[in-house]
Parts: sequence; structure tokens; C-alpha cells
Amino acid sequence: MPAIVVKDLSKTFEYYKKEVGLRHSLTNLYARKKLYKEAVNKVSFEIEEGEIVGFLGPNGAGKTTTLKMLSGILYPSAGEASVLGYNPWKRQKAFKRQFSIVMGQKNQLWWDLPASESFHLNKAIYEVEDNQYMRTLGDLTELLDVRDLLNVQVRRLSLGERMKMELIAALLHNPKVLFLDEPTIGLDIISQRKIREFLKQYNQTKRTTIILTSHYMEDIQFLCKRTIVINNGSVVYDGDLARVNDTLGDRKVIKLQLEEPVEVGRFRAYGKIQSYDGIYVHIEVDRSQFKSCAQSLLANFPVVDLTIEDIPIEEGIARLYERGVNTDASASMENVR
Ligand SMILES: Nc1ncnc2c1ncn2[C@@H]1O[C@H](COP(=O)(O)OP(=O)(O)OP(=O)(O)O)[C@@H](O)[C@H]1O
Repeated sequence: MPAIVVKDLSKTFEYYKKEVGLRHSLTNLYARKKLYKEAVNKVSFEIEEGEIVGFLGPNGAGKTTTLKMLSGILYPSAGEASVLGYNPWKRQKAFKRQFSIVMGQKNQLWWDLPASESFHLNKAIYEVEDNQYMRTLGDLTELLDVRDLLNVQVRRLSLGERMKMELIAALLHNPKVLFLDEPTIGLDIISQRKIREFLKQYNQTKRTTIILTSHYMEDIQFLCKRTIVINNGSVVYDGDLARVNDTLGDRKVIKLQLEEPVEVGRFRAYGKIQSYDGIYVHIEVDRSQFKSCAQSLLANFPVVDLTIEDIPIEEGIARLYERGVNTDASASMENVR
């Protein structure tokens, strides 16, 4: 049975346009203009127990709004969702005990107190038994290597150390579902890697179901077999991130270095010119024709060097971000909504 089921989930925010200036401030009092923002539009997916799924999308795509609805912080405008069989926005106590949400941009810990004080508070809130609390705290501080920092004021911790403490606070009650909203934001490469490795190990040992949003592709590639890409509030891809380039069609890039400049128009018959500066030319070609294209280029141009590469995953993602939804190309792909 899936741990998370989401069906046509939508959220439209209503807000008021605020004009600046004294005259407009007075007008705002009696004639405010109401505006609507469709942040999430008919999002549907299912996530199996123990799965760790990446949630990718450009700024403002609707990722945080979706996670907030799944954790019951926001009430949806339409649609349904079930997390561990619970309706999240009913906020039942039994549900609250079984999930956690960590937002990289927000603090849960008390800023002026040591993290251990916040942990005690969470222990009381979630009614964690003494033995279980000590065992879980011991395991987590060991795994994240922060045992010596438990009694340091949170405000004195580095960003990476603080994020580790945030994770511990979120995991003390052994949640079955974990929503992670940019847990590695702003961290250096070493701290990012440590958090990533911790999450992988945690997911493997505990079988916790995790949805992870991150703008760092390495996080998603390292942790998630499956990625849901969301753009303009809608799902535009759901599948293996490594296959995202299938959405571009079956393409390869031929990279040429020339002995002397050749006019760009002469390369157009081979495919789409990705970049050109006279000497270096990158041409995107159909995978079925890359051999014949390469042979012809070698035979007809003063080529010094030629390489054939796959299109980077980042490129596929960027194009999904740019094109939004409901294009002809996306409609024809299996994983693309
Ligand atoms: N309370 C609100 N009132 C009006 N609009 C809102 C509100 N909260 C979010 N939005 C808008 O909804 C859209 C989706 O926001 P959301 O925070 O879900 O995006 P996101 O994918 O998490 O972006 P990011 O990667 O930048 O965190 C954005 O355009 C945002 O401005």
C-alpha cells in the first residue's frame, strides 16, 4: 500500500494587491483589489512506503506549498491526499506523531538555547519514552557527529551543525514519513555530502518514506531513484532522473574543434547549434544519426578534435523548467505529464 497518495491536489492563494503611497493606503482600506495565485494545480502521485522521492522545480513552482498541504499546514483548494492513511489537514494527533517536516530556510530550534533543550521539548510534545529517546538521540548524534555540540547555544553553531540538529529534532519521534524542504540549502560541499549520506543511511535502515526538495542536483541524484518535477504548479515529469533527457527526444551532442573558422550556417543541416564561436562548435543531433553526422563532419570540415556526448541531465531539467506543461513534446513521452 502506498504511504502517500495525492489526487488532483490544488491550492489557489487569495491575496490583496497593495499599492504604495498615502493616497493608495487610504484606498486600500475600503477598495482592495483581490488577486489569485494558482500555486498548485491538480498534482497527482503515489509514493510507496520506504521510497525516497526527489521533488524538483524552479523557484515558485509549488513544491513548498505541496509539502505544506501534505503536512497539514495548509488547507488545499481542491483535491485529495492521504499520508499513512490520514487526511493531513484534519491534523489528527496520531498523524502528527508519524511525520516530520524540515525546512532548510526555517528554524525549529530555540535560537538562544542549546539544541538539547529543544530536543527535550520535542520529547515531551511527542511523548517519547525515556529509553527510546536516549537510544534515538545517541544513534543520531553519533551518526551526525554532533555529540559534543549538544550543549552549545544554537546561535553559536555553524549552518551545517545547525541543520544536523534540525534533523535530529525532526527524527527523535521516529517518524514514518519525512518531508525535507531544501535541507542542504547554503551548506558547503562537505556538509551537503554528510547530510546526504546520513539521509541515505537513515532511509535504508529505518525505511522512512521521504520527499526531498532541493535545488542541488547532486542531492537528488545521490538519494532518489525517482524524481517528480513540478513547474507552474503541475507535474511535468515523474520517473528516473537519469532518463529525464528522454523528454528531449533521443539526442546527442557532437563537439567539434576546428583548425580554422567555418561559417556557422554550414553546420545547420546536421542539427541544432548549441554553441558556436568559429573554432568550437557544439551541435545537437538525433541519436540515430550521430555516427553518419560525425563521419560527414570529419570528411567535410577541417576538424582537429571531435567528441560525442550525452546531453547533461541539468540541460533536460532546465528545458522542462523553461517549457512548462502541455507541450507536444511532453505529451508524447511516457514519463512526462
Ligand atoms: N501565502 C501566499 N500568498 C500568495 N501567494 C503565495 C503564498 N505562498 C506562496 N505563494 C506563491 O505560490 C507559488 C508557489 O510557491 P512555493 O513556495 O510553493 O514554491 P517553491 O516551488 O517551493 O519555490 P522555491 O523553490 O523558491 O522555494 C509562488 O508563486 C509563490 O509566490
